[in-house]
Amino acid sequence: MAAIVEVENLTKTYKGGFTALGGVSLAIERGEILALLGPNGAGKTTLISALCGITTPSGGQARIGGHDIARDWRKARHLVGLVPQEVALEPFEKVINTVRFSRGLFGKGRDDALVERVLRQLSLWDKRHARTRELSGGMKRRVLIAKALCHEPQVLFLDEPTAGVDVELRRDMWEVVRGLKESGVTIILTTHYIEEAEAMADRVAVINGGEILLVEDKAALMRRMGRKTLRIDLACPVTEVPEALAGYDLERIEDGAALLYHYDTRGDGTGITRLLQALAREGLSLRDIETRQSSLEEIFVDLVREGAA
Ligand SMILES: Nc1ncnc2c1ncn2[C@@H]1O[C@H](COP(=O)(O)OP(=O)(O)OP(=O)(O)O)[C@@H](O)[C@H]1O
Repeated sequence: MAAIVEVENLTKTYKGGFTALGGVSLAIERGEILALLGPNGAGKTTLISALCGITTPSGGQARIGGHDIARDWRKARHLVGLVPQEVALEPFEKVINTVRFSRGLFGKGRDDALVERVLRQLSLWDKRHARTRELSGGMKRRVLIAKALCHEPQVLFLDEPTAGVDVELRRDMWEVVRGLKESGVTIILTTHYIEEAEAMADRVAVINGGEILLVEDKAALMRRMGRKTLRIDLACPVTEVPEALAGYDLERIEDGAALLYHYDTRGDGTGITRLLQALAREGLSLRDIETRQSSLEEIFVDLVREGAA
């Protein structure tokens, strides 16, 4: 089955001559959540804006649901919903009207049942008669999502959906996004919160300097790139790592109450057995041991650093 979003060698050079996208190619499958990660200025918003018809690309091609975003822009635009980074709402308008109005902008007739379903899905039904200026920041963001959904798009672009939102609300938002995926919407989100990508994405694309560094299944990426850390809690703290253990590159933490050992799961052996034997030989008793997989954040930082090198 063809991907719902197909991007081929898309470029964007802004008027001043700055190239924000240097030839991006990407295929997004129907029904997936793709997280687009990248540092500030990487080109995430430019890419999304180009796909949503807000910015005109300088070169390359893209199709949404098979419709070329340049030649067939109207059909392509109907298939996408965009939740912009900045919250811009008519302050005195009631929630329900602002959502209805957005549907009208796409030339679609009034559909109260649909608007009700969308508002309920976003837990905004009780607030439907509130003026948007009376809402909390998290609610305003949900109104933006409702506006983006009310013309029944198949692809939803969320540009930093939880920027500046507190941890609890962020988790609520993740639930909302998962619910949208279950209802069949394909989701592309940009985020600076890597734990957000870790929690939600099926695949992760990393962009830096207008180039896609990789696109990969999140779980596979974490398995492939991930390193593990063994945390060793000692029965008695050590003031320094014993000389005999120097070859293990151990990190002493919490005033010597614990040691960290980083190892690569891709290698032949982890070295854990030898390390534990060496600890015993040194007379160090262990209180507890624990392993931890490196996070997507660590992988991301490594990738962007390598890409910039
Ligand atoms: N209208 C414009 N004119 C000129 N340069 C622009 C314009 N819009 C964006 N840029 C530049 O293009 C680059 C990419 O910007 P973009 O907003 O796409 O990045 P981003 O990855 O979304 O960043 P952030 O995470 O900070 O939102 C930046 O260097 C930015 O300054």
